[in-house]
Amino acid sequence: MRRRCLEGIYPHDAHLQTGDDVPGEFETLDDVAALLQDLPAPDPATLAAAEARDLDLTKPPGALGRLEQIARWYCGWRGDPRARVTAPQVIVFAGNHGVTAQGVSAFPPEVTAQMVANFRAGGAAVNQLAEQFGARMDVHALDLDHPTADFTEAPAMDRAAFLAALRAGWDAVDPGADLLVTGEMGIGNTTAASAIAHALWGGQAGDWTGTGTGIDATGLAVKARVVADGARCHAGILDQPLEVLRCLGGRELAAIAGAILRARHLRVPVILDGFICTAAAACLEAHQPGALDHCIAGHVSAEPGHVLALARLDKAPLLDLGMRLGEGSGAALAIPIVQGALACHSGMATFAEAGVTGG
Ligand SMILES: O=C(O)c1ccc[n+]([C@@H]2O[C@H](COP(=O)([O-])O)[C@@H](O)[C@H]2O)c1
Ligand SMILES: Cc1cc2nc[nH]c2cc1C
Repeated sequence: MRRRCLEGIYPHDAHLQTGDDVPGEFETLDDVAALLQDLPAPDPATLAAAEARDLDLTKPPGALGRLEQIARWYCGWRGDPRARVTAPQVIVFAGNHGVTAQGVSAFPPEVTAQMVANFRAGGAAVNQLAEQFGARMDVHALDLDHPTADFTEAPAMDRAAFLAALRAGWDAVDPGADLLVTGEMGIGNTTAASAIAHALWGGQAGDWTGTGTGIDATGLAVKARVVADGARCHAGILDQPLEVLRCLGGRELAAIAGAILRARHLRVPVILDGFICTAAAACLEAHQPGALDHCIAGHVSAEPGHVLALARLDKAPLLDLGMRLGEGSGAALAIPIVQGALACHSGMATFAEAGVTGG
């Protein structure tokens, strides 16, 4: 499978990969399913070496708490028992949503393109965080002039659009990155995320529906009805997670899934962001259990469905700061936590090296 040029589909993309030697390229949705069935695992020898090293470091065993598990997990994926994070990448994918016609957001859809301009000019929150933590940041606007279809009436994306968005995400990952943050921007996309969560995990539509950018109580009731309508309209595919992503998601959510899958094949660990990012990622896990083993939850957002989604995925968030911004901001804030975990694990002296008596 060789890559196709997507420049004609996403003319604003400036960071497409151009190499022909990328492993596991895909052309069809069957190829995507095959890539999901053939996932690399962490290296067991490296995991064992990292664990042995951790037990030898100048600290009481377990004293660095979760940092120790993060370091071992990261080393296992990188195949290096003394790995460090030196090349993090933040990618923001943007898409527009037909479902905004139903009045489900506090902001108008033109804000998506305006915020893309803001990301490109360096003025958004995530720009500051990426710069602060030494991350490369890329922005991919996905066909903003063609919003997805209103998912209460039709599949959000046809198969070609879905595949193109998955590919955009796949192609956006820098093979030289050693940690990935996938962020998004899309007015209306908390409604898409709620619809996906409701489809994957059931319950009442209202359980998964929150105020997003800040809609009022009347808007929230409309939004819950829209989420329920989405499940009714697509009742025939709710047990097919990739179809759930296509029919209820959006281009930026599909791109996030494509990027997370690519990162897995490159053995690049991923920090998940908020509710939208998690809903997109959850479609991979629902299709293939274990597909998110290379992912860690950067934070739990204030959107009420997020804490429920992370519990379903058995992922404990690193941060809980009441954020609900998206654009990768919560995950970007977790970059220095992962960097700190690896700095300790890979830089500390052992008891023997430091001449410290063990317990
Ligand atoms: O990441 C989150 O959990 C999150 C929660 C609420 C809102 N957002 C952001 O707000 C936008 C979607 O909100 P809305 O109300 O238009 O659906 C979108 O650009 C997201 O990045 C993000
Ligand atoms: C201004 C604004 C910035 C955002 N960043 C991510 N989602 C957003 C939504 C709005 C409305």
